[in-house]
Amino acid sequence: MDAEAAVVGPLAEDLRVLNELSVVSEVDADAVGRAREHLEAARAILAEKTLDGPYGVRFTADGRQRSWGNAAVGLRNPIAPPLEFVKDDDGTVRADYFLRRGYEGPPGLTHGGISALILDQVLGYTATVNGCPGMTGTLTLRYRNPTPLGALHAEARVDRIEGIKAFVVGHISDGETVCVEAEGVFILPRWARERMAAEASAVTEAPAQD
Ligand SMILES: CCCCCCCC(=O)SCCNC(=O)CCNC(=O)[C@H](O)C(C)(C)COP(=O)(O)OP(=O)(O)OC[C@H]1O[C@@H](n2cnc3c(N)ncnc32)[C@H](O)[C@@H]1OP(=O)(O)O
Repeated sequence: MDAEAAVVGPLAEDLRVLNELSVVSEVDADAVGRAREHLEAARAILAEKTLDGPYGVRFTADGRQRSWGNAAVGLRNPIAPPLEFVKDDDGTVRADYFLRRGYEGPPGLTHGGISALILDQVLGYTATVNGCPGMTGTLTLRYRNPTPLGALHAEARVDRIEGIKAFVVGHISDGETVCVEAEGVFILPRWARERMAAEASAVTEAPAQD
């Protein structure tokens, strides 16, 4: 982990714990007030210097991509569980992750929209690392069984690639039972296709160098 990650990663992790405590803490009103005074002090320090817009995608000195603001995988983002992916030799992508009690939807269970967030990211990443990057065109979910909170597993594989479209399938399980199944169509957008075509044509038309 680089030096910046070692600083901001633990901040996001602290905020994940605070998110859960906001839901489950049973301290009295006086204690909540005292906690808020500390949070206000922290807020003031962090707000001293901020970006003007979203975090976006940045790159490390050695060219690796940093999506640290991403709501599913972002190292800096306390909303992200976060997910960390492992890609198998056959292209399958897997992630073991942990959902705290702040991700609750139905009592005691994971919110269905959170499962959608996770599957969108897992399937989209699978399309990208299998050579067909794109934005989610359609994501279809089947909630087969209730999804618990806590330790969960997601995985996905490319079903087929048709030109600019990747058809990806995947699921979330609690380690034993499949809870949510997903199918996604990921499409390289027209603007990206046009930019790539323009760049290819510029290379073709460039005069030969000695
Ligand atoms: C590592 C990264 C992981 C990322 C994971 C997270 C992914 C996300 O959350 S992305 C955010 C959510 N998605 C979006 O915001 C996308 C918004 N939509 C768009 O940008 C566009 O509508 C987009 C890109 C889907 C398609 O636009 P465009 O490229 O102009 O489509 P167009 O040229 O009309 O059609 C191309 C093909 O796709 C098909 N298509 C178009 N839209 C869709 C759709 N929504 N669903 C399925 N197929 C579609 C068309 O039928 C056409 O197929 P064919 O070539 O066989 O005729």
